[in-house]
Amino acid sequence: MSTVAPFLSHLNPSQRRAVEHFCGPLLVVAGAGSGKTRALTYRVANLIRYHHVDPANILAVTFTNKAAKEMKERIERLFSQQVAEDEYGKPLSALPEREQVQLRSRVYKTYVKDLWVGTFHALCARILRFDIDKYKDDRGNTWTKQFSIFDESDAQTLVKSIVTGDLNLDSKTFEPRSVRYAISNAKNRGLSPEEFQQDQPNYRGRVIADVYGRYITKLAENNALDFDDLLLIPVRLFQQNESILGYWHHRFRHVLVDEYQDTNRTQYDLIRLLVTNGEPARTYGNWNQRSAFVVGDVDQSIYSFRAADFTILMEFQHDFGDGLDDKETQTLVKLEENYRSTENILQMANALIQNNSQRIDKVLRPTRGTGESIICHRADDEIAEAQYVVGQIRAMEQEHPDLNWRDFAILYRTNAQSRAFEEVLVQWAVPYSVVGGLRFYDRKEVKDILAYLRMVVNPCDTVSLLRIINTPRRGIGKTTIDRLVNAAQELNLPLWEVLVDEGLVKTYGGRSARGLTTFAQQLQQWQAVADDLPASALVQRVMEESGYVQDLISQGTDEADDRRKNLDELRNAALQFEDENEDAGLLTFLGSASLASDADSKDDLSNRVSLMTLHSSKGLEFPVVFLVGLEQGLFPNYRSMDDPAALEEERRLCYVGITRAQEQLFITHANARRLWGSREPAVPSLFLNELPQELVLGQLPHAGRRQRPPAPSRSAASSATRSPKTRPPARPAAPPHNWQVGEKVLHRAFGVGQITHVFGSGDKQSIAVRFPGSIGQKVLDPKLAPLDRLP
Ligand SMILES: Nc1ncnc2c1ncn2[C@@H]1O[C@H](COP(=O)(O)OP(=O)(O)OP(=O)(O)O)[C@@H](O)[C@H]1O
Ligand SMILES: [Mg+2]
Repeated sequence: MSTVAPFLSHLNPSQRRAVEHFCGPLLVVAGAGSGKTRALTYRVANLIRYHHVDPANILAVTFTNKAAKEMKERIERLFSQQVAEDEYGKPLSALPEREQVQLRSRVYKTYVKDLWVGTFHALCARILRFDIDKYKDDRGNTWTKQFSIFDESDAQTLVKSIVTGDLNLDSKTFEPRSVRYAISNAKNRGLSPEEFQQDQPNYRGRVIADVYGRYITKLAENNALDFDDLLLIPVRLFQQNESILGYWHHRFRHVLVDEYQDTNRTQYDLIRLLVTNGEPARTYGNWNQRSAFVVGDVDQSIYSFRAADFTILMEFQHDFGDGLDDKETQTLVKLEENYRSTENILQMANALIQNNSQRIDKVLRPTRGTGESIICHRADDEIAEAQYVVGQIRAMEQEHPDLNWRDFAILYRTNAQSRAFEEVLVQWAVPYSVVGGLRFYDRKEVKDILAYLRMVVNPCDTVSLLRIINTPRRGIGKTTIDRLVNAAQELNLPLWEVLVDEGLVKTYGGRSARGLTTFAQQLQQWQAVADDLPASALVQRVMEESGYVQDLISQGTDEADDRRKNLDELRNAALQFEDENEDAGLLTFLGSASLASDADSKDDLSNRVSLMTLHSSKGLEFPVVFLVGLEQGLFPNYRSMDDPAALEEERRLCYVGITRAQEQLFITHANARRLWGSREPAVPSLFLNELPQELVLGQLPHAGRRQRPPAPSRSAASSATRSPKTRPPARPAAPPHNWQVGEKVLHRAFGVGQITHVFGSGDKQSIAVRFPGSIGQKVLDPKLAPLDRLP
């Protein structure tokens, strides 16, 4: 191309090389915040706009559904700008509003609609909606296109019904969650129940193998797949059926994958099959008009517990580049500039990750100023830690007009840590959302209505049927249900078939026979109209006609009221889904509800502080980040402490956390913590020891040593005004400071305040400080209060 496309001017030369890459394999490796995701997005746009690739020929795999949505929006914006410039010779914003809307909708239809962008799970589910009816597993099980997707709790329900129902075992000994975990592991290792059983020396293992076999059969009987199947079945189907693989291979000429370091073997197999049409790695060289483009960072590989394997990334050039003459240079782009974080934050991240042995050293140059020092704070316990963090957030939000609640993130190692923060946030009325807490779609009432809807499209889904058969209560007791389930088993029919047979219902339904028939008829009515109604209308009808909403109204409690609001929200979600998707039938809506992931709930529109685990924070960025709970056993997690490889993964997780911060990073730890029930003294994380003191405001502790309570010294205050570079690591005792009215101070719990009065003098001085909001004015002894002076 002779001229640079205007939108490519937003990229540096290496990014541009990656974006302009057309055919063949390309690996982009680079550190955090170097614009990998940006390059991937721009490349999709470039393929369509400048290489005239049909959007339907592009498959882009993102890490979350939210990232997928953002990518589509970004591409639509990029194109709308471009088209406005090309056709009208002016920027989009200069057009009248109506024309803007029309242009954007045209752009969406032409360039965005047919793109396949999404997570591995979402994309696989889509492929299976086309082709699952051509698949048969090695036990002869088959599925139809109306399959249900069982989330973890559905899968555990099924396991539990096998353990306690079919096998009559104790669910304490065979805890459904751990049995399900073992099954999932076996599945992902490609083991059939029989193969799995051969490995098991003891009784427990053999029972799990038995449950595993029954679990597969039951899933198929329910016409359902679990999350593992969503990935495994397409791979098996492609291996089984050349012509189906050929179709998808032909269709997806350009395959792009973000966060490639976190792919596992199954996902790798899928990509490989699609790209090479199943030809052996070493002979594949047919790159005519097609590409495989992956981006990643080995230092951010944090999912080995889900079988992700970063050697897959390291082998990319070998695996995909073999048909090329000069694969070393043709297949690799490195990005070396970081656009996200200040220099201090970046240096901090680099210093930490240097301690890992399993890595390839790389360059990451800052492009932004030095920035603020990193603030390290030690609190007495988890409540004091939360008070400090929330105090800082409140103070900064008040102080800086350009900082909003959404600009702050609190990142922790384990979900349990959110509780203390939530309490303090509620107390101080700071809006927040816990990303990856109970998902919207996991709430009871939402799951209930979704179960109705699943029965509408997939009547074999007995797990859903049992969930709603007596919800709301319609007088169908447990004994009746057990009788019906047994009858279904004996007759070898799905439970639904029994329900729609009036004779069977009369025989087995006892006194509930009428209620059962009415219930079945109602479901049949919805089934009859399901194809003709939009998802939102069905949601509405089901909510009302099932009596579910009426039941909540008659309960009249606040809780019931909340549940009703959630159901309204479910209808809104369906409406929004219809707005955003061409193919917005009930089936696709249900699929998207099952696959909504943790990080998707971080909604940009809501102005809230984000709380999330470090795992959920991948790929995101925030102006101000609080990395909390840096204590041995917590972070690094106790399970990793005797395992060098696991410890390196924890360190990568810490690297991910640090590199989420754009402007300011806080790191906190506590002297004692109540976690998992008991209050224990805490030892500072060894990671703290690996951070350079000269970048930090506040004394870093020495790892492995228990801390004394924080000394109420004023020396930290005086050092706060010095530049980080010149500050000596050990601080001499400072002379007492003469406090002045009007001076600003930073209090560890209350945040930034201003001195309004000074009482007494010398050693006997005390001060009154006004803190923002409801904290108000406090009189403090500056010798004891944890105060820092601010410039
Ligand atoms: N050439 C550039 N000029 C200016 N800003 C850029 C450039 N490239 C990327 N950015 C910005 O830098 C930030 C980080 O980019 P991006 O999220 O794409 O990085 P990443 O490498 O994917 O990070 P991570 O490893 O955390 O996923 C974003 O805010 C992005 O808009
Ligand atoms: Mg990224």
